[in-house]
Amino acid sequence: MTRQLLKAEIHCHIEGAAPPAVTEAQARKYGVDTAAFLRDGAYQWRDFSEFLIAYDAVAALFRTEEDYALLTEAYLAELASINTIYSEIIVSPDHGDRIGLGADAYLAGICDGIYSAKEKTGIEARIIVTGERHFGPDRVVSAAEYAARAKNPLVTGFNMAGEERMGLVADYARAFDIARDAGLGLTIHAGEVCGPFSVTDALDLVKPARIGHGVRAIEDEALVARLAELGTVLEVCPGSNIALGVFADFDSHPLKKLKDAGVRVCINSDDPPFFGTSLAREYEIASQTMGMSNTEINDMTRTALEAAFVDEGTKATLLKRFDTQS
Ligand SMILES: Nc1ncnc2[nH]cnc12
Ligand SMILES: [Zn+2]
Repeated sequence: MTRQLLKAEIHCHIEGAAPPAVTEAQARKYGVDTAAFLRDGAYQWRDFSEFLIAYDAVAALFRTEEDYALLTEAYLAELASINTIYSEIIVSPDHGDRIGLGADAYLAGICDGIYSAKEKTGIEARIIVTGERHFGPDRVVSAAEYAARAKNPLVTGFNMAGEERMGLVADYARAFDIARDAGLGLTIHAGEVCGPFSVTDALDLVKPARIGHGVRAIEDEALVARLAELGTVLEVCPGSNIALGVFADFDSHPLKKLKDAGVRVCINSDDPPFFGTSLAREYEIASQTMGMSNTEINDMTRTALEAAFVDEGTKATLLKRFDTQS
């Protein structure tokens, strides 16, 4: 039973958090036929490539600053209602650009949503700007430059998501250099669709504090030891991994094995309605299906807070609250 536990999440994509009913309402508002990616109240995709296509189609239905403010506030309110005290939202300025809203208005809407949610529920949240790998190295560099010059106090990290099988990490390394120089925290999707080599490449070329997923590192014992030694945090998203077929079932999911091997791991929902999940469900899966104790689960929440891309003062406040109330 994890309902009462304090929670934190550091890996959720904003468009990936859009409930199907909200997306349907957006489609009606803009006169768009959703049959190709949303039917009978569920997102439609069969594999990772189709998932990315559906994701981009959903993103194209959020078209105004207010659309993004409402989406962000609603997601954070849901997190707050299950005792989540901290959230990092992954956002992609490219998606704002692609629908003609523009990156500034896109980001402003998301910030409005964060401020409203904070005022109403107390939840603390920050933004991780992401480049989408399948949009190509130039766009990922542009996303990093955008994040660097935004000088927005809520933008604290940089990520790369999207089609992991496209190109090499080396093609995208410059984007991470730009983000690092701007003082942003670094995380990168790796070891999700591709094998351990992608995690090794990420460690060698990006030197991130955290890795999105990283779970296929389990295929290489020496790499697991390296992650444990480095203290790299893996933002693990079990429900996403099972839905996308990265592992056959929760019994073969390596979350507990990684943790037991000394790798710093935490629990996240990634794109919850796409994968039939929620942060609440991910915590329940760790507890009920994977048999992890509340102490182990609290360890993972504390890891998420320790690894948060947030100023030291806010981090200390969050950790104090967590340690006193958990
Ligand atoms: N699980 C995932 N992997 C890569 N890119 C994504 N964008 C949204 N969700 C993603
Ligand atoms: Zn992700």
